[in-house]
Amino acid sequence: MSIKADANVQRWIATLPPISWALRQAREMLIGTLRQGPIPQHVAFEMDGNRRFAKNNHIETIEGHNMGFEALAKVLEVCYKCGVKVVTVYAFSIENFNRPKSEVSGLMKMAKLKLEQLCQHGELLDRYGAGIRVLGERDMIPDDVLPFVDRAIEMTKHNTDAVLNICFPYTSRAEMTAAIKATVDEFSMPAEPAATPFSQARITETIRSKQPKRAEPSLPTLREDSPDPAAKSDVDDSVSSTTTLNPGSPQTEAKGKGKAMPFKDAESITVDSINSHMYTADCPPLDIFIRTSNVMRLSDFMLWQCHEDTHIFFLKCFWPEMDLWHFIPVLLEWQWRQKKEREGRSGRRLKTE
Ligand SMILES: CC(C)=CCC/C(C)=C/CC/C(C)=C/COP(=O)(O)OP(=O)(O)O
Repeated sequence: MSIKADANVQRWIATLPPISWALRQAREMLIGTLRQGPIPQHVAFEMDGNRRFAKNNHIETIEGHNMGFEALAKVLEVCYKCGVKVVTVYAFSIENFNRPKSEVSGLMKMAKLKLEQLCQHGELLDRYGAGIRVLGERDMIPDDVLPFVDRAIEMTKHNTDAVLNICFPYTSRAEMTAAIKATVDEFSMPAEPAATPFSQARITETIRSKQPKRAEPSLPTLREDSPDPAAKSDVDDSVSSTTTLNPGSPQTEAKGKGKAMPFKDAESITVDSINSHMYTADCPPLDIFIRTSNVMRLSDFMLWQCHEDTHIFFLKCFWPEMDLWHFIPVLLEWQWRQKKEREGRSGRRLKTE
């Protein structure tokens, strides 16, 4: 029997009332049990192996992608039911534009259809209060697909219980490049003067106001004629008029013309400054990264978001085979590791006390 016919028979059996009731009960019980433990807040899926699945099962490539979407819908339901807040999926890499034209147009057609379907009233995202975000190179999205993307975002924008990040078309390197450019832009703009009570100028002012008038100039490094205007101005201390930028940068030019403008100090760029320009800036840290199809690479996905506590799982199944039964062992393993880490931490604390 072909895989498609096989899947149809399975689906038919599962819809028989007593069977579907029993399956639903078993699933609910299992999810209820899992919810007793810690739940990852952010899970990413690299949905790999649609074409190999299609080839192995003698079906069209696009049918493999279609079955991949069905697997995605099932997995999303399990995640949201368990209490995962953010799911990020790699739906289309920038590199995927190099695939045969017919496959790219088939994937785009599928994206239009599925985006429309996903956000309908009463459908998956509506039921779990999940909002769609599309992350990636917006200007690479074909003109006929863009309205579907925008409509899906608009229709789900009031859903605030959970998030579905669809990376489309995306690569981490492109995301990081854009974030670094945005950070450079941010630090190349004259900084807003921040009248904080702790600025150097404000402190000086306060000290001076408490000293007798004739004591002046008692603070030689901060004289009125100080060559460094930042010393006079009431600006935030993270702002500097000294430069680490190349000659010709807006900062040096501003200084050269004699009207030194305070710029944010590039030395004060932190991980958070760059992170604030990532697509996932307001998402919780990535807890679990899953890639299917037995390929053990990240392939330019979530390179920034994978941090020291992200647990990476490579599964053997092809993405269209992904379901509750493949996801649960991952979740259990993660919960187990969390328990071990917590025990390790409290053991270390006890030793130091
Ligand atoms: C809402 C929305 C747009 C959903 C997207 C649905 C979906 C499952 C997209 C994945 C497409 C894709 C390129 C998968 C990778 O498998 P592959 O084709 O690289 O398979 P292979 O590794 O066997 O070649």
